[in-house]
Amino acid sequence: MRATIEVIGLRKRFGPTLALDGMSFTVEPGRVTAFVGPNGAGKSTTMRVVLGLDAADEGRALVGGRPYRTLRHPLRHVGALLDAAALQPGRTGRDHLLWLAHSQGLGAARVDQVLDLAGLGGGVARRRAGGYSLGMRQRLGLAAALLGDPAVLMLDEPFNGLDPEGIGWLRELLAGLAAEGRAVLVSSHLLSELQHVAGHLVVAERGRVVADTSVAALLAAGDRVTLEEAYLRLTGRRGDG
Ligand SMILES: Nc1ncnc2c1ncn2[C@@H]1O[C@H](COP(=O)(O)OP(=O)(O)OP(=O)(O)O)[C@@H](O)[C@H]1O
Repeated sequence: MRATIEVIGLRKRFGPTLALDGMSFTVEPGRVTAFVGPNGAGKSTTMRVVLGLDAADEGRALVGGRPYRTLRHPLRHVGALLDAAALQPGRTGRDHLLWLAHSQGLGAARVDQVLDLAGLGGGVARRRAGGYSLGMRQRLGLAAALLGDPAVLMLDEPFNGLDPEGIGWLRELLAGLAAEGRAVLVSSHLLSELQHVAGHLVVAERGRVVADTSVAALLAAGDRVTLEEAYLRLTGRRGDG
């Protein structure tokens, strides 16, 4: 399977709100693609449609060339972090992953591997998830995303709640996953964190893509020294003066 996410002309309406209005872009393997845009731009809705959690009114979303729902063991193809709060509070972190692993035909050894990878080895994973801090929940969500060793990763606000050490760890993890040839889509408002790892930038606004560009090319143009500055100009939130 070629590691890609293809978002093709998605339209999605929630009552009076047009959440997606022709959203189209491709996430290529071997790099981190930052998915940014103001609140309500349609980033989370796009990710939910890719994962089959929301149905689009028009358009298609493909993972490795196939609709998500046709993947037999989806976590082995695409790992996603959408809502780190979506945990059963009474279950331990390790049990949560064991349950997921079982559904995908994976064993306990892989669970312990990803717990270590996510910095949740040892006692933390055997505590009830209801008592986890936001940062711990994010790490557990990342461990879940990595469980099936997927070629495609899709992470919504993965830096949320991480402490400075955790942010550095996640940056390295993302860079390593891209270097292994995976397609990595990361939505975040923390542009300064993305600048260190993103090779490509997709900017969404009002349900559609307004910029789809290499980060190096963007930063090389004019005096745009930071991703945040370039983003603010692209979205017209700051003038050129
Ligand atoms: N289940 C829903 N019911 C009604 N409206 C929704 C629903 N989900 C999303 N929306 C609306 O669709 C639009 C796009 O929302 P979405 O969460 O995709 O944006 P976003 O770019 O992820 O925003 P943020 O950066 O704030 O997370 C918003 O106007 C939002 O209020």
